[in-house]
Amino acid sequence: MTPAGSLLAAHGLRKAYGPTTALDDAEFSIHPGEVVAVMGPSGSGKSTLLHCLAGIVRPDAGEISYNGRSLTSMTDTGLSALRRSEFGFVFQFGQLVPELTCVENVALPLRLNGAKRKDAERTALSWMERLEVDDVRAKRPGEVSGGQGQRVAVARALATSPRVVFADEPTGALDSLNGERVMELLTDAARSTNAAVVLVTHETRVAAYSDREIVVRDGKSRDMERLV
Ligand SMILES: Nc1ncnc2c1ncn2[C@@H]1O[C@H](COP(=O)(O)OP(=O)(O)OP(=O)(O)O)[C@@H](O)[C@H]1O
Repeated sequence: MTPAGSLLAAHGLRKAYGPTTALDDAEFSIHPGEVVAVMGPSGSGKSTLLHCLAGIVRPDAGEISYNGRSLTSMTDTGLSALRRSEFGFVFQFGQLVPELTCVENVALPLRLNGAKRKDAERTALSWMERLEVDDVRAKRPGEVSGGQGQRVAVARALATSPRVVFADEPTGALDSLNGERVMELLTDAARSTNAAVVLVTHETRVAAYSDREIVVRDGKSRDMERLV
């Protein structure tokens, strides 16, 4: 059931939290280098879908395949290794480590993957230059603006050269100018490295940066192209 050439695909996903159905027969697929926006009203299941696709939440039923492997039958250890090496994450509030400088934050996933400090910080800095935040390298997250912090978070997500970047409302806490700049930099960087981006947003202005839109309603997801 995996669409031909897709990197990450889900079929028949169901997830309930007690009496609340978050996902109800959701479908998803994304190709390498593709940016897909997951849209829909509040509470429709967008974040739950992203968390299942990223191997953070296990669905109650359904199948998820990543690069020919079944995510749903992987152990927790396998999933966390996969997340560390192949996936990058950007959340609404950057979630940077407050005690570390910005460059140390960007270098952190590389260090966790075994890179030496100097090498990790060199790579981190080159990503910070690309995201136009190298000037805040020595500052701590509490000392930078929201837009700068979010760009540092994008640099951190891309530093390990992930094959999929999961972005959950990455511009939700930013004004529209800063939000557009973050989206521009995120999608340019992802396209240049052929990383796929799963972008959860409820803003059409943000979804405009995607190649394709999927709408989630009451836990069911549908490709926009098939709706119109
Ligand atoms: N950990 C949880 N425990 C209980 N219920 C949850 C949990 N996570 C999500 N839900 C419920 O599942 C449904 C889908 O939530 P989800 O966060 O996926 O929606 P969303 O579309 O991302 O919403 P929003 O746009 O407001 O962030 C909602 O009814 C929510 O209250």
